[in-house]
Amino acid sequence: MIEVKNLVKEFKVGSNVFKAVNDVSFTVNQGEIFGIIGLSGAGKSTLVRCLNRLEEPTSGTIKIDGKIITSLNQKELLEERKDIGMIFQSFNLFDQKTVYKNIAYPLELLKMPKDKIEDRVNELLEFVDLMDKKNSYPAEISGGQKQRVAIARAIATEPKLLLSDEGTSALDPANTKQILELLKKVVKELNMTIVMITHQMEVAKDICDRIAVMENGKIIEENTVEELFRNPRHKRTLSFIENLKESDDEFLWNPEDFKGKLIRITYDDNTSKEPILSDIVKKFDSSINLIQGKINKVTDKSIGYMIVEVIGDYQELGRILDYLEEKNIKAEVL
Ligand SMILES: Nc1ncnc2c1ncn2[C@@H]1O[C@H](COP(=O)(O)OP(=O)(O)OP(=O)(O)O)[C@@H](O)[C@H]1O
Repeated sequence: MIEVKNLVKEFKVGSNVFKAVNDVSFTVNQGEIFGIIGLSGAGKSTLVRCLNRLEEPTSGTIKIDGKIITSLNQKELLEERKDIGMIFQSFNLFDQKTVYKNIAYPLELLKMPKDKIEDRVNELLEFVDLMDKKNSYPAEISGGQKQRVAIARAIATEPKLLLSDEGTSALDPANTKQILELLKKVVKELNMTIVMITHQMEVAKDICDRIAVMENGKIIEENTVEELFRNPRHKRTLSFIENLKESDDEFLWNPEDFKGKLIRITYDDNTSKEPILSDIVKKFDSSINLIQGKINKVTDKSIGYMIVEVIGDYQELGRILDYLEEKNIKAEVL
């Protein structure tokens, strides 16, 4: 669906040139929710705004649904933008227009007949569950409702791609959840593809199929959500994941304080259903103490870890680690 190759966006800052996006390449498949996560200033907004050329890329190519976006002239670009919807952190609604008029706006631009516009807006109001707010003004509705209006407006012309620039960042957790559910519905029922940027891993893990981690203008790691959680390769990725576990005190454990050895076992949807601990107790001459465990629900899968104390001799510990490796279960001695 999307193919980005060697994308660069430079800004002139005084006499210097600053690369906000620095040689970025990635692909997004049709029907996927692709997340780009990074700290403030990582280059996420610039990257996503390059996709519909709200920012003009300095070099590189962007292909969306077979069209080379980076080669289009202004007229072709305006035409193509009808296929790319966008939502923003600040909703960007017209304050002087009602909810109905906000959603109708892109259809009016297309010069759609009035009765057709009315049918379509009513359909969209049903879809985002806001029929009762049809005649309200943005100032009269909540943040979550504003974003639902913005989503209805963004998908009004039936684009193939929806870009979300921190679409849930201004919302409280309950409204965030509602908007994420709505975005999932957009993909499932309307067969759309979503590229979303966020600085919140709790948002990305709930909704994305794949995540790219961005830092200093570069994509430093990219993977499926499950694999990213199971096996984060970069320190920044790890810190995003660790921030999710704020309530965890995993790292307060000092392995030196234990008689045996502490092992951290990471498990996924398949292995979490296996009786790993009882297997080890049965097969090996060691005692096992469960110290701590946690399961993160990542999209519809369970990814988790447990920390166990193994009391036995070194050779037996080695055999246990070999056994876990054989079963494809990631284990490390702390
Ligand atoms: N028009 C511009 N002129 C100069 N520098 C810019 C411009 N736009 C963005 N930048 C710089 O590019 C870098 C990336 O900005 P960008 O907004 O893409 O980051 P971000 O990851 O989206 O962060 P945030 O979440 O804070 O928006 C920042 O250092 C920013 O200051």
